[in-house]
Amino acid sequence: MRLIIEPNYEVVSKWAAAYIVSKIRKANPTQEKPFVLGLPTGSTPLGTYKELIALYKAGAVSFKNVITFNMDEYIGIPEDHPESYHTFMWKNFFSHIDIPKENVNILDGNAEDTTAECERYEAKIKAVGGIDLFMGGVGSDGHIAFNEPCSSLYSRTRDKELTTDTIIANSRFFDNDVNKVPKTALTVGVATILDAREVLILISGHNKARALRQAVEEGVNHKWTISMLQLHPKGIIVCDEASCEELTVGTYKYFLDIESQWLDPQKML
Ligand SMILES: N[C@@H]1[C@@H](O)[C@H](O)[C@@H](COP(=O)(O)O)O[C@@H]1O
Repeated sequence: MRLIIEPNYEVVSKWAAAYIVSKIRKANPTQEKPFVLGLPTGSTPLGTYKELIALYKAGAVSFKNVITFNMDEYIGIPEDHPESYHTFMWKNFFSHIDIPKENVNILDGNAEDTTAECERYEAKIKAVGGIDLFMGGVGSDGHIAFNEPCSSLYSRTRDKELTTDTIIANSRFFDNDVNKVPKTALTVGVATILDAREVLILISGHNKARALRQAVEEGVNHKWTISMLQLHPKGIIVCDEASCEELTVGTYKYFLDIESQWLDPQKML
């Protein structure tokens, strides 16, 4: 696992965006051989989306031959609800870039048969050749996508009950009213994420410090589903100083030392 430690959220976002752009460019995608990108919602990736839009506008990248798969979607709120992940993605990213609408994949949280919807999603990922790069965030309890603590580490796309902690955390988007937050969601599984050829996780802020420590310093454990990243051949975490506060000095120094020449996002462009 690589751990890229940046001074603050702004540089974390620049680093993640530059990394994604460099990967898309390197793949030189075509309609026949598109680049497949997995994407998250949440407040953490907002800065990365902003940077990606800026790089697209500057002519550094095109998303014409990029296919995306989002991690998750709430069950039971309309697709055009202001807090649906459909709305989030179009508002914060897709409507500002040149991605064709048919290249965007987001789980349908209103599907009549959610099991069939999840199977369809997994099959579609397979059909396009698998995910090249899956970007994600992490909950303060270490969940990735909506794979809450004690989710199977081999889980695939399915519906999940959200924990009270997650409902409380997400109520900030629903007028701070926990009763308005959906209680269930469709989510890719831990194994769906781990199947990607690369996984890039963004971590920022003091409230994620425990999750970062579990991810990097503790063993693989289903209570912290992020820890499964340790078993991925190409897992990267890019984090800020604030989220490092529970790491040992040794771990912190080790990663700053071995990654010292890769910390400048500009060098990847
Ligand atoms: N399903 C999402 C996750 O994908 C995200 O990583 C997490 C953290 O969100 P934030 O980045 O806002 O802290 O929130 C939700 O639970």
